[in-house]
Amino acid sequence: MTQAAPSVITLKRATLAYGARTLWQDLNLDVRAGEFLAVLGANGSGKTSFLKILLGMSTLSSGQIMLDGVPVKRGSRAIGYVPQQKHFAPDTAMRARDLVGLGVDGDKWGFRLHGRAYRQRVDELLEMVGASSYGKIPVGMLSGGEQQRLRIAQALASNPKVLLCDEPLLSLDMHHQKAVSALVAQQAQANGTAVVFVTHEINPILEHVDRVLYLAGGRFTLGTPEEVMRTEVLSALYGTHVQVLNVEGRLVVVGRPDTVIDGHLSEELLGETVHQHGAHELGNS
Ligand SMILES: Nc1ncnc2c1ncn2[C@@H]1O[C@H](COP(=O)(O)OP(=O)(O)OP(=O)(O)O)[C@@H](O)[C@H]1O
Repeated sequence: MTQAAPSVITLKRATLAYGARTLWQDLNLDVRAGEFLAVLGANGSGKTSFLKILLGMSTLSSGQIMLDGVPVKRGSRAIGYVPQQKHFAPDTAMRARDLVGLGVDGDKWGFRLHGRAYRQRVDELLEMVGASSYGKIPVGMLSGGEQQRLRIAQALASNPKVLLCDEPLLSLDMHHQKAVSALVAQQAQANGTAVVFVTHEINPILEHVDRVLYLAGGRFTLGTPEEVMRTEVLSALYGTHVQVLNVEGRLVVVGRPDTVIDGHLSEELLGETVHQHGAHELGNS
């Protein structure tokens, strides 16, 4: 990703609140073509809500969001979406290539690829994600990692400008986590796709990440992994002392007050400051 790349996602003073509860406020962010943005944070910090805003499924409480220079619209073909990893039931009969084909088919303007062109596009997508050898196998018989490659192929079918991934590594083993992350990063670089990657665990994607948006307790921090994944920065964000350890190249955050009480972060653990102040922001948003 180069600094000169055009901005694909633009948020200006974006705030999302549900009732009295603010998930994040005054978020200014430009995600550029080819950029890989990781969205990290505790349970309930607003990661999925952030994706829903980008998908046009929810609206901001205040502020602006633009996708490729125009307001976000639901169902945009400019967005590819990889949902949370869920295994297909073992008896799911749909073939792998037909699952990918759903992405090729689904043009909202009614344009359809037929016959040979359709088959060629599906073949191309299967090859892109290294799934050619199991295209004709029912998805229910495939491993979690194989299924996830297909979901990525499906999301890439429309050559999207933005790829949104919601915890795509859950329940994958480390080998498959690495493979799926590399695939997404390669797509960002090869096609200039802006990637927004929601995850609990930064380590499998650390080598690919350009910037981190870290959400906690109604606030956020934005910057490169080196800027954000630091003891003093995350302690300021959480409003209590946490420690970022580097254990043989893996980053471990110790002492996070991630306790969730009735769906809300414990204010006792977080301290009062969390809900009162605006964002503490780093980096070049
Ligand atoms: N439509 C809604 N109305 C009211 N509250 C909501 C709504 N959607 C989400 N919330 C609340 O906002 C908070 C953030 O939810 P969200 O799903 O974005 O968190 P998350 O960071 O993705 O969490 P997890 O890591 O557990 O998936 C939660 O407390 C949730 O209950």
